[in-house]
Amino acid sequence: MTFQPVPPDDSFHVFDTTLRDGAQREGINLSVADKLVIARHLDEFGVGFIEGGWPGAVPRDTEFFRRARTEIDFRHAQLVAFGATRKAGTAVQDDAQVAALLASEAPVVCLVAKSHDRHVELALRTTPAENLAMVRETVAYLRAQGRRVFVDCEHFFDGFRANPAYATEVVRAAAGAGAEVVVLCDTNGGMLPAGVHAVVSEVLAATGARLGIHAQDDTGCAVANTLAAVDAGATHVQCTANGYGERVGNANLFPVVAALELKYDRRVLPPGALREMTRISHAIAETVNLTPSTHQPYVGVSAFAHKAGLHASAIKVDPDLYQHTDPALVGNSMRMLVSDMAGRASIELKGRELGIDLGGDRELVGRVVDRVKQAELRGYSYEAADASFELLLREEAAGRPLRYFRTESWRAITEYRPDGTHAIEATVKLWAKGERMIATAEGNGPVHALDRALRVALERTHPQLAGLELVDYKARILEGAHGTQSTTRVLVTTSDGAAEWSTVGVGDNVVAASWQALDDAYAYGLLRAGVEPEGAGE
Ligand SMILES: CC(=O)SCCNC(=O)CCNC(=O)[C@H](O)C(C)(C)COP(=O)(O)OP(=O)(O)OC[C@H]1O[C@@H](n2cnc3c(N)ncnc32)[C@H](O)[C@@H]1OP(=O)(O)O
Ligand SMILES: CC(=O)C(=O)O
Repeated sequence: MTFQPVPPDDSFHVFDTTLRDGAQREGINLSVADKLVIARHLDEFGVGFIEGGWPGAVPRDTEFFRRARTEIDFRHAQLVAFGATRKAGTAVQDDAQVAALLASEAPVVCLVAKSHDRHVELALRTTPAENLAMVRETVAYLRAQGRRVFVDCEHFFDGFRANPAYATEVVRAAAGAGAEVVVLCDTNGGMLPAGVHAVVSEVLAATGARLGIHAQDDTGCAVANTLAAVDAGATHVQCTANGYGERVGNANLFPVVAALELKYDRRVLPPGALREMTRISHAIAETVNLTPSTHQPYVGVSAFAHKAGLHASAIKVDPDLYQHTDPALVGNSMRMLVSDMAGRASIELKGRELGIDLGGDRELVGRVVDRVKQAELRGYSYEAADASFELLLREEAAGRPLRYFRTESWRAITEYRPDGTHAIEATVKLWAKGERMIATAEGNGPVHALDRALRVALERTHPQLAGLELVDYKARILEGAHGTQSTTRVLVTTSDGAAEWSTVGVGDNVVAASWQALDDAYAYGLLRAGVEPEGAGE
């Protein structure tokens, strides 16, 4: 996509620290190439600042800045190098880490500074006065070298509680030396919104400095704390994509910018960028090798998924009745979930989503609702098995069973031998296009063998099935207390290379349940391929 150029409006900063604080999350280990990919996504999204890491401290970050300079043509963002104020008792021009910040050639530097007197004493092992000098001198030096400078006041809120005069003095020292923004950090993440609002208001009134907010999510309030700071006058928000960050994470960039754009009616992104948010969130998740969170506000696949029948009945009249915003505005979409909580409206809307016109037929829709509820009582679950539901719906709409093939029998044999070797084999007998097919195949397990035998049996009459692949398989024991007597639910995901679909089977043994799910998976594959069903009574 192409964005229109951003007007040079510096009045509000969206500052992303995924590549620095996000990378501090347990389980994230970014290569330089990963960082470059993420930086491109963030620039495309239109954040104003991308904190790329700590050059001079982390060799990969030093390398990132070297490569980003030439390999990324930033259209929206300015690159930010993160680092600490000079060491106590060292002249700033002799401090190797400060030199590394300059060597990164990033146009912006974000300095972390101590603002809690106890940290000055215990972590820096220096005096409050020397810490103020470290802040002043480092900011002034970097400004004199032509850098824009932001200062992250670490542990600001805890420091302010312990010694408000000293914490405020650090803000004055930073701003007085030329820091453009002084960022109040809730480093331990223990704050709640009302407290953040009160402190930001007080510091703003006392110093007149331009303030920012950096909130960790240890109370689950990082997004709320960030917005509370904005309410109190902060004009710079530090966030990370998908909320990645040290311990439980940071303020999540996506709900923060969505709130600013959609709820505060404040333009903080280039035109059109918000509609790319879901795609960009998922792309970044893939790059950091974490599954995108299904329940993330705005961008999760469940963010606009509706399950309750009463919700669906109101949504049928107007989606706004059960949605706080239009999902299209953030690049997401509404989905109807079908389950035993569905009512007629859920089924009608799901039909619409699947392109099946139920024509307002109350009786037909009522039959589908009943069938779903009864099946779910027996252990089926359609909310994650859209393809099985679509087959059921089309069958009810057609008023007759829709068969693409008819199974005569199947069996799976697992043979274990005393020498530890084993052989697993399945045989399938079925009818398709009037022909009786018998196929036997081996597999790694009984379901794999059945899947292969079913494909072999069908591939002569239905060569379209050759490209089908079973890509996911989940089995869940329902009512586990009954041990081997319990019911098993199986969900199978199948792909034809262009799309994936999920089907469900339930049985008193796992292989029987798997067979049902496979049977639906192949029937749906044929439906997708445009094959006409053979109809009833073959
Ligand atoms: C809240 C945050 O998330 S801030 C970001 C934190 N990120 C990281 O720590 C990741 C990168 N860190 C590193 O690579 C290393 O920790 C380094 C290179 C920064 C420092 O490594 P080392 O010198 O081996 O020391 P160590 O990791 O134990 O850190 C303690 C040193 O940092 C100094 N320090 C801590 N905070 C600050 C600060 N705000 N300003 C200046 N110095 C600081 C301490 O005084 C101590 O110095 P000393 O060893 O001379 O007494
Ligand atoms: C700077 C930072 O990451 C913090 O204080 O949490």
